[in-house]
Amino acid sequence: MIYTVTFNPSLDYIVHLPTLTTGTINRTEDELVLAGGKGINVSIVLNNLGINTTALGFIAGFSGDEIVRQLGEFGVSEQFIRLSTGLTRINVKVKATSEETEINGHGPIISDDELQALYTQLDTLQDNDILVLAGSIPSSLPSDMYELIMQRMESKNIRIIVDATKDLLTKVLPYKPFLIKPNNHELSEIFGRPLSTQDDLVAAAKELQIQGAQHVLISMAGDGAILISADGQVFTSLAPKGTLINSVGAGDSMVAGFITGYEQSNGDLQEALYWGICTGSASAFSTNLATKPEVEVLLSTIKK
Ligand SMILES: Nc1ncnc2c1ncn2[C@@H]1O[C@H](COP(=O)(O)OP(=O)(O)O)[C@@H](O)[C@H]1O
Ligand SMILES: O=P(O)(O)OC[C@H]1O[C@](O)(COP(=O)(O)O)[C@@H](O)[C@@H]1O
Repeated sequence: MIYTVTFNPSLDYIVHLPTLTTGTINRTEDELVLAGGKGINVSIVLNNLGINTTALGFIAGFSGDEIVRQLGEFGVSEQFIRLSTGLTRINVKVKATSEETEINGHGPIISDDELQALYTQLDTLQDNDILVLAGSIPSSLPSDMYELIMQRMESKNIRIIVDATKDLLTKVLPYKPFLIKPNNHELSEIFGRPLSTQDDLVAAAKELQIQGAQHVLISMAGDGAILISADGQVFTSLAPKGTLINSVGAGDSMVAGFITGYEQSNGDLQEALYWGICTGSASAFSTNLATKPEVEVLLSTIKK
């Protein structure tokens, strides 16, 4: 079974407008309210690609209810823990013609008992399960949260995928995550210097592998991605061409596509990379997250 954990789900309020001007009233051209948060997006896309998952994490308030409702419509299984107070955040994504601005909330308070309830769920995972730990942690929790979970899972043969930034990511490396997926900007942020060439990015990924990461998938938005495998091979692919419509969730879609390609091909990493890229791009080229037919169209063009 594949489990995703989203500590900090969100309702994504995505608006388009020609230009964003601060200090005045802006009017939108259109608006969308979509269930989001990184693990949830991974679950939605895996479900679209025909793979069942269970979405775990914490929800609260009316925004949490709406996420549960949307997941129900998709047919995604969830076992969220409902927080006794607070509100699942509403993240604002302003898509103007020339630039994108995002405001991500810090999320509700999670109590010790509520955290314990998640641990109880995680303790039921079994050998050969896949666990996706993705996204930020509400500010009430320590930044070694993912590390604590991986420590707890250490005695089991579970492949753990981590999509997180800064300390949340670097602290899990000694626990040998199966896959990490930083984007090129997040990688530069970790190393505190610009990483502008492919050689720079590969060298940085190899540093993370020395610290324990297995496969490192570096996404580069419209420029595609680089995969540095656990045994040091480098695979690259450009992204397919298309019209950018909504890049929210492109990275999460890439993680879902990678898992799908990897599982379907019995671990062929080039195939997994193609699936990852085409699933990310299929989400970027559509209003909603990628569907299987959209991914298949892109796969047929990228492999030519
Ligand atoms: N503008 C784009 N054009 C084509 N593909 C894109 C675009 N933006 C994202 N993608 C696809 O989605 C993947 C992940 O996007 P990226 O923006 O790097 O991730 P994140 O959302 O984690 O920052 C890319 O590797 C690419 O395949
Ligand atoms: O947990 P974080 O890092 O604040 O990110 C949450 C946001 O990331 C998303 O999951 C999208 O992520 P990507 O665009 O990186 O795939 C949104 O749905 C959500 O608003």
